[in-house]
Order: sequence, then C-alpha cells, then structure tokens
Amino acid sequence: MKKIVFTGGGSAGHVTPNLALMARLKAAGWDTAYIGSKDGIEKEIVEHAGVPFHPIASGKLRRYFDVKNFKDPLNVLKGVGQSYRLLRRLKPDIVFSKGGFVSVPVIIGSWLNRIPVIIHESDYTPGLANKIAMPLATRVCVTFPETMRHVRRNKAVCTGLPIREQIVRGKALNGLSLCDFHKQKPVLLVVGGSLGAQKINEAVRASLDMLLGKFQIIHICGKGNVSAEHEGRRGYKQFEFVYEQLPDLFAASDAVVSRAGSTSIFELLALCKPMLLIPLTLQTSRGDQLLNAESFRKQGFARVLFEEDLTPESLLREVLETMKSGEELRQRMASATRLNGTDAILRLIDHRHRT
Ligand SMILES: CC(=O)N[C@H]1[C@@H](OP(=O)(O)OP(=O)(O)OC[C@H]2O[C@@H](n3ccc(=O)[nH]c3=O)[C@H](O)[C@@H]2O)O[C@H](CO)[C@@H](O)[C@@H]1O
Repeated sequence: MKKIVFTGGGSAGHVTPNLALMARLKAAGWDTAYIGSKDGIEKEIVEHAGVPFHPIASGKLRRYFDVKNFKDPLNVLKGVGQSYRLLRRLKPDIVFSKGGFVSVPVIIGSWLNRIPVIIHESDYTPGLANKIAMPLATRVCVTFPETMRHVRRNKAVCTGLPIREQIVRGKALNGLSLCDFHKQKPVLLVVGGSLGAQKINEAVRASLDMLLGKFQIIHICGKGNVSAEHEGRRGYKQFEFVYEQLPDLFAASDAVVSRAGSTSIFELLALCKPMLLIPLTLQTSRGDQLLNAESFRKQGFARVLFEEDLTPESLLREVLETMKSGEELRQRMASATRLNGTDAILRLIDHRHRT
C-alpha cells in the first residue's frame, strides 16, 4: 500500500490545505498519517478528520526575545529524534509538509531516512520554517507565481493552494439558521485568522452598535475569545473555531472581514466573497500578510485596512465600502484564474512515488 506522512501546523493555515490532499489520497487508497506538535491546533483538526496523529516535541522559531528561546532549540532536537524514529517505523514513500515551525524536525527526520519531501509555501514570501526546509526538499510548491523567485529553479513548482472541496459546497440557509439569522439584513463574517485576532475582536465589539444597525454579524474570534458581555445579542453570533459548519457560514455571508492569511484569502477567492483584509503588521510578523493583502488589492479582489488605521469608525466605513463595491469585487474574482492546487500537487506526489 502507498503510504504518505503529512506535517505542518502551529496555526490552521498550515493544516487545512493538508486536509484537502489527505481526503483525496485516502479515497485513492493511500495510507495517510500526520506528524505534528503535541499541543498545536493541528492535533485537534487532524484527529477531527480521522487521520492517525503522531505528536512530537517542537519549538517555535521566534523573531523576538522570549525565555523559551533558550529551551526551544532542545525541543527541536528532541523532535528531530522522535521524527527520525517515527519515520523509520512508518516507512512512508513520501512526506508532504505544509510548513510552520513543527515541520522542521519532521523534514530533517525524513532527510536522515532518505525519504523524499515535498513542501508547500502558502505565502507571497517563504516563512522561516520553509526557508530552513527548502535545501532538504525534493520539490517546493508555491501559491503565488511571484514566490518562484525565492526558490531554486529546479525545485520550484507553482501549483496554487489546495482548497478543501467542501468549502464551496456550503448552504446559506443552514448558515443562517445556525446563527438564528434572517434574510432581511446582509450578513458580515469577521474572522481574525485561525487563532483569532485581539485587535480585530476589540474593534468589532467597540463598533457593534453601529455595525448591527446595518448587518447581522458572525464573529469567529478564536479559542477563549468569546465575549460573555456580548453573548446572546440579537444579530451577533460568536464562535471560537468552526469545523464542518464553516462552508455554511461562508455561504451565508455577503462580505468578510479577515486577516490576510494565505489559506483564508484563497478560500474566499474561490467563493468570490467580497473581502476587507486587515493584515498582520510588521511588528507582529515578517510582513507576509501585508504582501498577500497588497497582491489581492492590486488584482481587485479585496479592500485593505491597515491595523494602524483600525478604529471603530474606520472599520464601519470600510465595511460599508466593501459591501458597496461587492459586485465589482465579485466580478473581478469570478473572471480571475482561480487555481486550486489539489490536482497539481496530487500529480507531483504520484509522480514522485513512481520514480
Ligand atoms: C499568525 C500567523 O502565523 N498567521 C499565518 C497563518 O495564518 P492562519 O493559520 O490564521 O491561516 P489562514 O488564515 O491562512 O487559514 C486559516 C484556515 O483555518 C480555517 N478556519 C478558520 C477559522 C475557523 O473557525 N475554522 C477554520 O477551519 C480557514 O478556513 C483556513 O483554512 O498561516 C498563513 C499561511 O497559510 C499565513 O499566511 C499567516 O500569516
């Protein structure tokens, strides 16, 4: 039986594209397993999808000072040892990595076992984990054509991002009834990335009275971030994290306010949803979301509001503008080439397995 091991995690953007590939490979008779961090979001998501999950120790690669920076290299080393032994036992034909810091020990473990590795980079510029992994990878798949220039030419393939098939199969009526919403007022979905975004959560709640005058609001606010004070308010529905119902919530929404994580914005592009993007700042990230957002703005798929300019008033103004330009944004998205990377990556996996 053909066997593949997946890795990737830290946040859901480094996990959900794997779900799209795993579903298809499982259906084609592959044996699939996952190696991820023992306390990362990937454990919950992968177990939820019914794929065997093998936890390892991992350390975060931080760009800022933290006492954990002294302990984490030891955890990464421990993770390399665990991955090496796991992979020697599992004996996969191939390893596929979606990036994130947990993937580094797994890729080193694969390389030590001489197992071919395909990695995928979601963002406009490669993340630190993928930069470390690239020399050890057989192939490097990318989402944006512009990312090809950061990868050695004989390894780079522009495949696009794998998107879960069910994302485009949501039912608006199910989404509305899940939130207890009606059809008379437009629906705004707010999602601050898979872990939630404090700044966006605060701005939404500070402008809630104004926003609720115009919209019904679905707010995916991240684990532990549901506000008890606003819970149960008519027209305002909060979720920490959503699994199967996400496609229905997407279908029920007229526009979306989102961080500019690559996985999210390509899903919204596939759905032609007018989006207002609030990218992570340079202070809190390497700036990848700023580039993702600028690329989408330039192509006419999204409006962008910088976090530095985020106030309750600017949020309301920009949401109204996004709704107003909804038809224009939708048309631009509908006429664009919208790559779903799933087929191209499956071909690479299959080809690698045969050679
Ligand atoms: C803080 C951080 O490191 N952010 C990075 C992370 O973002 P993050 O992990 O937030 O990733 P994205 O926003 O790109 O993707 C989130 C994924 O989670 C799913 N989802 C979200 C909410 C929910 O309730 N249920 C659910 O299933 C979305 O549909 C999507 O598939 O990875 C992205 C790469 O992909 C990067 O571009 C981001 O810069």
